[in-house]
Amino acid sequence: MDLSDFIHRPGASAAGGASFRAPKRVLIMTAVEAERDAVLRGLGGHAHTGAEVRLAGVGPASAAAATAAALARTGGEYKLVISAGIGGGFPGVAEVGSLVVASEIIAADLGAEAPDGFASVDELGFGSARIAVERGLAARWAEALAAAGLPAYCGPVLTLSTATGTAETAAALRARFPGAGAEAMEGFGVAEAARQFGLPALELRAISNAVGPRQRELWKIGDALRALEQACTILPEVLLS
Ligand SMILES: O=C(O)c1cccc(C(=O)CC[C@H]2O[C@@H](n3cnc4c(=O)[nH]cnc43)[C@H](O)[C@@H]2O)c1
Repeated sequence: MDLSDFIHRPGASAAGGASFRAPKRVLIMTAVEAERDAVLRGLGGHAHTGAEVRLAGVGPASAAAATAAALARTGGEYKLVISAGIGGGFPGVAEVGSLVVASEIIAADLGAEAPDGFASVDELGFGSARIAVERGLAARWAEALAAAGLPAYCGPVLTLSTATGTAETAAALRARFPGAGAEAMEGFGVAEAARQFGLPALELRAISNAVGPRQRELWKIGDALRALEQACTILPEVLLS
């Protein structure tokens, strides 16, 4: 895949010579407006990346529907889909204020509970709870973040319909998904819509809180939104690399 294809050069034209490229765009989905605004501040507007930032709503169902609707409306214009926003970080792996770029997007609660444990849809034979990301691009984004002095981890990001609120659930998730960096509520929905349109996906989470006992008063949303903004300032150069 030629990643420079993601870059939209609005000034380029056929008359400008062989470097002409038709606009090809990146769709970035955030759950809420505060996240969308942070992404837009980081990108400094749309023009130089061709990125479009849209609201997904909260949760995987809304995210999948909103992403699919956006992709259907534009008839093949997008070449990459990114789920971006704040998220919970697994302590010791991704601390508050740091960034997690997904190496894989996993629907952690998609399956069946049983007395002897959890069975994923993969084990049940109903498809897969895991979606691969554009791996090289994810690794390069994490490397570029670290090079810019931003703490960043590249590892699995979990999608859950219910945010974790107890130490027991956090421990169970760690055991089922070793190396998981973060959890959030939209990534799998965004990525599943992208997959059904034949498009690669990425997920970026800026950590606002620890995965574990719910303590909403400790969430550092401002810090996470600033980290999200900084991560998006680097995105254009990552797409070009
Ligand atoms: O109150 C605010 O100002 C505010 C600003 C930006 C975002 C929010 C949200 O509450 C967004 C909800 C969104 O956050 C993700 N999230 C964050 N932490 C977790 C978590 O520990 N487990 C699961 N999801 C988390 C999630 O993707 C939600 O959609 C508020």
